Amino acid sequence: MFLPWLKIGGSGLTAVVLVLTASPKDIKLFTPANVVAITLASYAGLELRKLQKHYEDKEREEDMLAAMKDTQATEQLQYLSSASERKRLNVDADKETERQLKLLQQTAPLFSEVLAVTGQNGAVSRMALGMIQNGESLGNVLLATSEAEMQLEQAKLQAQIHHRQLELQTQQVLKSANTQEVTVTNSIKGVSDVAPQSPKIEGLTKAAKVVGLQTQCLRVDKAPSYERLIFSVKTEDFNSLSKLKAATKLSLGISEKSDLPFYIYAPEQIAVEIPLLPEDRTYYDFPQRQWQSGERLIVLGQSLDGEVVINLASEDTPQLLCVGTTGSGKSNLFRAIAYCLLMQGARVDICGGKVSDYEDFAERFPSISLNDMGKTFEYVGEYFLECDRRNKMTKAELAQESAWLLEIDEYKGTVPLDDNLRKTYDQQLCEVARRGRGLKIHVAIGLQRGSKRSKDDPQALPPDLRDNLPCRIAFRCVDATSGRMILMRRGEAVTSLQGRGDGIVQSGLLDRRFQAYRFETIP
Ligand SMILES: Nc1ncnc2c1ncn2[C@@H]1O[C@H](COP(=O)(O)OP(=O)(O)OP(=O)(O)O)[C@@H](O)[C@H]1O
Repeated sequence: MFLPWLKIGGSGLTAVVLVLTASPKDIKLFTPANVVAITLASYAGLELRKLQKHYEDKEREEDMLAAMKDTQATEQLQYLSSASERKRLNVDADKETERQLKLLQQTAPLFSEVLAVTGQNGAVSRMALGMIQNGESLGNVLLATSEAEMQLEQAKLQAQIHHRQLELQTQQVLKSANTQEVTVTNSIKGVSDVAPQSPKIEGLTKAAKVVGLQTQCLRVDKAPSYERLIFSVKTEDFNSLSKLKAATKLSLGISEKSDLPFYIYAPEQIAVEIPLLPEDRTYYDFPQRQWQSGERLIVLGQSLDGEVVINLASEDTPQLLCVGTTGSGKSNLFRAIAYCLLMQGARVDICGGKVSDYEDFAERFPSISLNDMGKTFEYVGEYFLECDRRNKMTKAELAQESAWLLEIDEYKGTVPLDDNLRKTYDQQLCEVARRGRGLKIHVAIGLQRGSKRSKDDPQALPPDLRDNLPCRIAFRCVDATSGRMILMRRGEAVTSLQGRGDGIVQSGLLDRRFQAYRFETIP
């Protein structure tokens, strides 16, 4: 900056000197000296103007830089303050979760205990608690709870109707026998209706005495794999019911690990399902029946209320999830399911499990395919594309299509270990289950045990797939966790099942214990 100032100063000074020293008398020098002085002064003026511009630019630049710095600082400040706000919110949320967990831990046993003994909806609340503890979403818990409550109400209503019918029948019998009219109440009369010498009844009565309860056996229903004892219980102390269950298990010699289904049957009546000895059980062979082409019925077996049939065309039972330990009767049921669908004209693809179980099917049914477990991925892909194809059809066109059923037994073994393949497999299978229900495309998935998908168990069933398999069938499982994962209510009951086709089916309002039909040879 020094040089411009030097130039300006030099030229200005020279101009002044020239003006002052040029004498007007010496005209020859005076005029050129003044011209040079004016030129130098103009030059100094121009330089001064340039310098002024330079300083103005510099000042503007500094202003701009200062403004930019200010904006950046404001942005950084905003960012920092929102980051600290987020952190604060996260810390608050963590604290809230921790508080809720603590509360749940403290209240869960109490909650379970209290609800178990407060009578009519103890089982429902226990189920809800079990689901919450298993990480089920609150929405699902509420749905399942309301469903279970509806069922309970229905059961109570049915029981009341049944009881009323019994009263009427007894009155009629007594009238016709010309004897004095008596009413069947929940009194000692009930005991005389059933075999008093039954060790099961004696066991339960003894257990009731031990916990200080008065009970009378009102009825015994014989199911294929268990006996259902209906007892009257009158108590103000509901705590005694859980004690009665524990005492009954002891007196009947039922191990700690097995559940003894014990539930409210009607007001002041409880039902107990006591397993039959293997030699006392009733097995049924798969029956001969007339099939209608185009229907999608699956005939499961026999229950206390008669034959149990599910319809894949129904909203509640389009896709199946079945769990059962080895020997429980899962493969037998899967054979029966394949047979039912084939007899109604469906295409059936068997993947996973023991394909050799279906050798006899291949000769009889051209629309069955038997595949190695490794091929499941390909079949899921084909079903996925078929869903796409059918999705574009009109109702009339869809009606012409035959039903498809993909059976994946031993599901775990079919899940790819490679992360990318597994992602595709999960996504496609879930889509098939979700969209297939309206497109006559069905899946039946079999598991040895129910476990949660996690990093340690990447081949377990993902929750979104499970949610899209609404019809649940459970056979005997060694631990209650599997039951709770699969069944929507009374999951513990799986440990009370006796194996060899003794099962529970649940879907929508359907909740039935049944004995599956034995499927040894194709009928
Ligand atoms: N509904 C049934 N009625 C009578 N017996 C049955 C029934 N289901 C299965 N069984 C018998 O129980 C045994 C085991 O059946 P199944 O093979 O179906 O069990 P699983 O659960 O598939 O076991 P695995 O995984 O070892 O094959 C067989 O001997 C079979 O005959």
